[in-house]
Amino acid sequence: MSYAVKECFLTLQGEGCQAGSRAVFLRFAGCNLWSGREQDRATAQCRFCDTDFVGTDGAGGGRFVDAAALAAQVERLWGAGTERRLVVVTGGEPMLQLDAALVDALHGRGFRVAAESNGTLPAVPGLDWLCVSPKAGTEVVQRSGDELKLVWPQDGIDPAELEAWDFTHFLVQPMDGAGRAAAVQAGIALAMARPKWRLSLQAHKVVGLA
Ligand SMILES: C[S@@+](CC[C@H](N)C(=O)[O-])C[C@H]1O[C@@H](n2cnc3c(N)ncnc32)[C@H](O)[C@@H]1O
Ligand SMILES: Nc1nc2[nH]cc(C(=O)O)c2c(=O)[nH]1
Ligand code: SF4
Ligand SMILES: [Mg+2]
Repeated sequence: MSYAVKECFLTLQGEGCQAGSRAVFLRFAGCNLWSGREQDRATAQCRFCDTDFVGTDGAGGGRFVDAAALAAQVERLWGAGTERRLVVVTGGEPMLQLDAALVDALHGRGFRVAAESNGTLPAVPGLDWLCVSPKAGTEVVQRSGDELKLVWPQDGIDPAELEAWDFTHFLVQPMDGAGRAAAVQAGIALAMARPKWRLSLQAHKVVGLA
């Protein structure tokens, strides 16, 4: 299978339990909850997205003919070392494209494979780390994984109900955008009220990393 990649770059993971870790980010083009066009945002299923995932024109992006070609791109961006190789597969929605062949090819080059998903599609087997971030009004079928990352506040989501899902870590991440200051206070309030939840700040935005 070929892959449509928006961008691929080396940075530090900014979010969740692995924040601060060196990682290659592999951002697939396309999402099932929003077209990515601003004129469609108000009517999309997910309306707060902070990411451009349209097309294949970003740094390190393009169309890759097969899993081997894309894994080679990830390895090239990581560079020489073989220690603690980590790739974070995101998007857009990665489960539209991420498949066993690509997971195997990345494993073959010594990478731990992490993914960030909205949970509306089943996760591909074999991941080393799965982050699911539920969106209000959508049917989340992937209710197990390593971390559940709730962008907050979101009308129509009850954190108490999410606590029954099968995740090791529960993160609350303030929604970036016009209401960011209030969202940070709401995130703090949730983590203070419910000890299962930890605050995830988007550290890459604070320090100016991609
Ligand atoms: C751009 S999404 C791509 C992966 C996948 N589509 C998803 O939604 O999980 C990556 C992460 O950014 C989060 N995110 C998107 N927009 C955000 C915003 N405005 N503020 C905080 N987090 C946001 C998502 O919830 C998700 O955890
Ligand atoms: N540094 C950095 N960390 C991230 N963690 C999740 C991201 C994403 O867009 O999926 C992201 C991102 O875009 N950049
Ligand atoms: S599901 Fe993820 S990629 Fe899709 S619009 Fe929402 S935050 Fe953006
Ligand atoms: Mg991002």
